[in-house]
Amino acid sequence: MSLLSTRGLSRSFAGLRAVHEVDFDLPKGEVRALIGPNGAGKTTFVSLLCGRILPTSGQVFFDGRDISALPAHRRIGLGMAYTFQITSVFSRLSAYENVALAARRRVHGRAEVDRVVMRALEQAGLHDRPDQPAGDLSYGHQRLLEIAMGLAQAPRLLILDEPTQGLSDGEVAAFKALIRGLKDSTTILLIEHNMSVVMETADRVTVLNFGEILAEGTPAEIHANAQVQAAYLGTG
Ligand SMILES: Nc1ncnc2c1ncn2[C@@H]1O[C@H](COP(=O)(O)OP(=O)(O)OP(=O)(O)O)[C@@H](O)[C@H]1O
Repeated sequence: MSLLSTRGLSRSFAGLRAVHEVDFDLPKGEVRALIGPNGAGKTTFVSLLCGRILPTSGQVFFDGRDISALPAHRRIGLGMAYTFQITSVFSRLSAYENVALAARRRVHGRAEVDRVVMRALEQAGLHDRPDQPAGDLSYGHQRLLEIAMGLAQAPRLLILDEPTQGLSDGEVAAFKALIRGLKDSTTILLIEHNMSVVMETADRVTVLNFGEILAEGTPAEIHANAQVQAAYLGTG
């Protein structure tokens, strides 16, 4: 069964169809990459999923429930976690405290919070620097810290918007390993421009173009798809 679905999901900005009539299904346990040329509507689409913006028309379903009208914090409460392109860590707080803020939304008591925080830091590869102020971490490590903050919420769905943008090669490798390690426990929707990340982590790929789904398939199928290649080259 799908953990997340949309039906006829649309959002316009002053007549521009940023997302248009999208029917989307993400089965439980899948890692799905969402790709598409600049301006294709990817960020708008995930903003609609998260409730950061409301649709012009259409519905979003989470675990079979229509959540189209739920505010963002209620969706988080149902088990959706997301990180966006802009880092949102508190730079003066330690890595540990940033993750603890997220963990305390779900668990209580010092020992339990500590267990959840250390596990999330470990998964993100940051367990050797819990006391470092987040603002002193490299940009790549701040992005990984945000993912740790998402993981501390034990999300049923983790949405990551361009998580590897600005990361070094070594950090991208760490990110790929992180996603592979999460595969059995979390459903993941990943907006990603780095094709090696898509090819190595995604079970399936959805391609958006001009706000509509252009293609869906395995990474190999998408890689070989002539329409997708044309969309990226702008010759379609
Ligand atoms: N708040 C807004 N007001 C007006 N237009 C918007 C707004 N948000 C997005 N758009 C427009 O909607 C279209 C889709 O934008 P969106 O950011 O969702 O694309 P994207 O696929 O995430 O692009 P990128 O890969 O560059 O991040 C673009 O034409 C964009 O200019």
